[in-house]
Amino acid sequence: MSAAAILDLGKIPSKVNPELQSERDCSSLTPYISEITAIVDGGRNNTEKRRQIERILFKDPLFRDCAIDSVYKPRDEMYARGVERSVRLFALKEEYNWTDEEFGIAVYVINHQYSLGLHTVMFIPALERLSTEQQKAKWLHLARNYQIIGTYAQTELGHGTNLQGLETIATYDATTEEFILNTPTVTSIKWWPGALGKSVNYAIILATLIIDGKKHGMHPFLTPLRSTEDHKPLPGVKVGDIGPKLTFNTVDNGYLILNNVRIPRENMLMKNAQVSREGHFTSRGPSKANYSAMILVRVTIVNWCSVILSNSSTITVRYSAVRRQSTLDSSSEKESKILDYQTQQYKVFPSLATAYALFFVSKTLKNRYLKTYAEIMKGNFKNLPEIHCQSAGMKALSAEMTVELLEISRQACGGHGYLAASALGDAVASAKALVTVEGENTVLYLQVARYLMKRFAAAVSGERLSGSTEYLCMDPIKYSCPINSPGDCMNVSLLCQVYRFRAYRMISKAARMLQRDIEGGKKQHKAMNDNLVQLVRAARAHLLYCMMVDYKESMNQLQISVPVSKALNNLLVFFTVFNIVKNAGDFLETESIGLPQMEWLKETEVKMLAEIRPDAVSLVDAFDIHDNTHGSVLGCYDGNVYERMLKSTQNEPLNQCDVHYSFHQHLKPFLQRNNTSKL
Ligand SMILES: CCCCCCCCCCC/C=C/C(=O)SCCNC(=O)CCNC(=O)[C@H](O)C(C)(C)COP(=O)(O)OP(=O)(O)OC[C@H]1O[C@@H](n2cnc3c(N)ncnc32)[C@H](O)[C@@H]1OP(=O)(O)O
Ligand SMILES: Cc1cc2nc3c(=O)[nH]c(=O)nc-3n(C[C@H](O)[C@H](O)[C@H](O)COP(=O)(O)OP(=O)(O)OC[C@H]3O[C@@H](n4cnc5c(N)ncnc54)[C@H](O)[C@@H]3O)c2cc1C
Repeated sequence: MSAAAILDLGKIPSKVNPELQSERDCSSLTPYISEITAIVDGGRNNTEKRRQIERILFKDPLFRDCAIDSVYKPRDEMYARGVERSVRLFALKEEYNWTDEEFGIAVYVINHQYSLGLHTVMFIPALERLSTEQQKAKWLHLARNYQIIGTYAQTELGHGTNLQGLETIATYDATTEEFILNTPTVTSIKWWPGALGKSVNYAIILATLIIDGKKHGMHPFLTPLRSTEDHKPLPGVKVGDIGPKLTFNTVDNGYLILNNVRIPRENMLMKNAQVSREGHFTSRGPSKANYSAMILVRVTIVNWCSVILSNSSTITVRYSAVRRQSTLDSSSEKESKILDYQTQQYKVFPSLATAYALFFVSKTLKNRYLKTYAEIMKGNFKNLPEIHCQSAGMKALSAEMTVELLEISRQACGGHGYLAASALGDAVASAKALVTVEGENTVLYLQVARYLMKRFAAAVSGERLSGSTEYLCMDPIKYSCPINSPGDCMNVSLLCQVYRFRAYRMISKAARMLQRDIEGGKKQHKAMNDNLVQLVRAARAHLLYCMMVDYKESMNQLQISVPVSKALNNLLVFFTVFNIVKNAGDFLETESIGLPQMEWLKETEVKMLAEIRPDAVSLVDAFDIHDNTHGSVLGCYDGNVYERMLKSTQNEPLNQCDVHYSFHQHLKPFLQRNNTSKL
């Protein structure tokens, strides 16, 4: 770049950075990128549809800088802009007649930077799942047409995890045929629901139902909170924002205090349980049927994780192909690309491989969920425990992986990864929320462990199992490690057997430890608590095995060209081997593999880094993520990293004048205190 151009901070070269261009020129995968993009989008038509949505959104300045502009704005403005974006997004949905799926694409395109997400993510799905047909006819179109805006208000100050412990109460008054809602204690105050603070006028409030002094468990109550005339809180309602968070500050997560708020009997969402005019309580289906909206969101989070990692690996791979630092070969005149260092590949490729893995895994999980949901809608709850276990567990495992890998990606960009303009810091902080929302990860792993203990006991008593736990019927004596040569480490089917045995061993160990403690005289709850750590380990091992199987089988179903198959298979092998090496202790301790196999696997792992290297840029290009979506100066398609960094300094409010007012107010009087102006 010339000195003159350096002074013109607004200039971004019109050409792609030759460093990135050479990557694209040299990758044999480049001609096949659109084939992979079509897989990720679910077909070439969908790719075109997404690009059309991008064109619509990004011709509007309101959305163009959405991924990054919040950095420079005070909270108040961020919220206002988030509401403006929400309203524009809803209007565009109507204008272009977008389906729910297309609306979902639009939300991805703007990287979730809007305020009223809870209305779509939870309020409408909860209405669909918890209402009777009559209630749906009354409320759903109002919500879908944005005549009412709502949220899902379950968590309280004192309880998020333990739903039996929720203290908000809905007491039935048969004389007026109303429920009276109260948050009678400090700990019962609703706390966290998205868009509650300032935006919504309705909420589905999860409260303990009381009739004639008797408790009937947690139920959903559709409750108006603000006037539809002037948006003021209705009588008995106190509501506000809970304050700034690590990220998501466009969203007004709120608190809610209810003091004798009366709602008509018809506003209890009665699909799963009914209260008659006279106050007679009946229920149908399992007691946890009211937890169903959470299952859907957990399934969705697995897909979000894949999207987050696609964004971050786009940034880190492109940046690593542009950045040069030190040199591998002292005779070379040029410094080396950091992407050529094996250690850099080891930081960057796990994210890339996991982005693809979670894409395939989330697709399978979604299909499994839709199948089970259809059965449940017909009154068949047989597969509910299995889908609860799968959705809760996959949410926990993918959120855990995502946070870990994202932070490594951020570090892989060195100092520049610490700049807000890299967008990686915000991505890490946002992903951290996914570990907690929709069920705290440890708690969800323990739900999986509870299911596994039951299934293991059933297997031991001779029951034939199906679904994800079918393998618990295995005879461990018959296992011998299937990896007999270094070449076997590339065989994912063999590696899946290794994962399966490790899971079996860890589950049986947890079961044995529990049994030992109970037989030793410990009470059930004490025995459980004394083994929670092993139970979580067992759950993780099971989920990782399930993930491998779903990934492998999903890949097997693809009809793809040879180069694409080779590139995607490299990622599959790397992901499978990487997660064994990462958990080496468990695999060795359970004797799923021996020391020689571990040596071979470690060699295979680094060999795969070299296999992936030539196609790394093509593999992230294939995600086809718009520069405005990831919003990172480091990760744009043209690779003009340094020019974009310089340009981004123009957005900094401190740079709007040469001499800041604080100089006159503070620094100047201080410097001149001894009359040094003559120096
Ligand atoms: C690209 C960037 C994207 C970023 C975008 C970010 C946007 C963020 C939006 C986030 C929105 C967040 C919303 C929320 O967080 S809403 C609140 C969510 N809250 C929770 O998830 C609460 C977690 N707690 C629970 O789910 C349960 O309390 C728990 C499972 C922990 C235990 O339940 P309970 O207290 O009732 O325990 P029990 O021991 O009595 O019951 C256990 C039995 O119940 C079965 N069970 C549990 N849950 C379910 C379910 N959902 N479906 C079916 N069955 C369930 C369980 O299997 C046990 O059965 P058994 O008794 O037969 O063993
Ligand atoms: C960004 C964000 C958005 C949210 N949006 C909403 C929303 O829209 N609506 C809504 O209702 N809620 C919302 N929530 C709340 C969220 O669902 C809860 O925070 C979550 O369910 C965890 O509950 P908790 O905060 O009570 O954590 P806690 O349960 O208090 O967890 C604290 C610690 O205790 C441990 N722990 C708790 N119980 C057990 C147990 N039984 N066994 C072992 N360990 C245990 C956990 O593992 C954790 O380490 C949101 C939260 C966040 C961060």
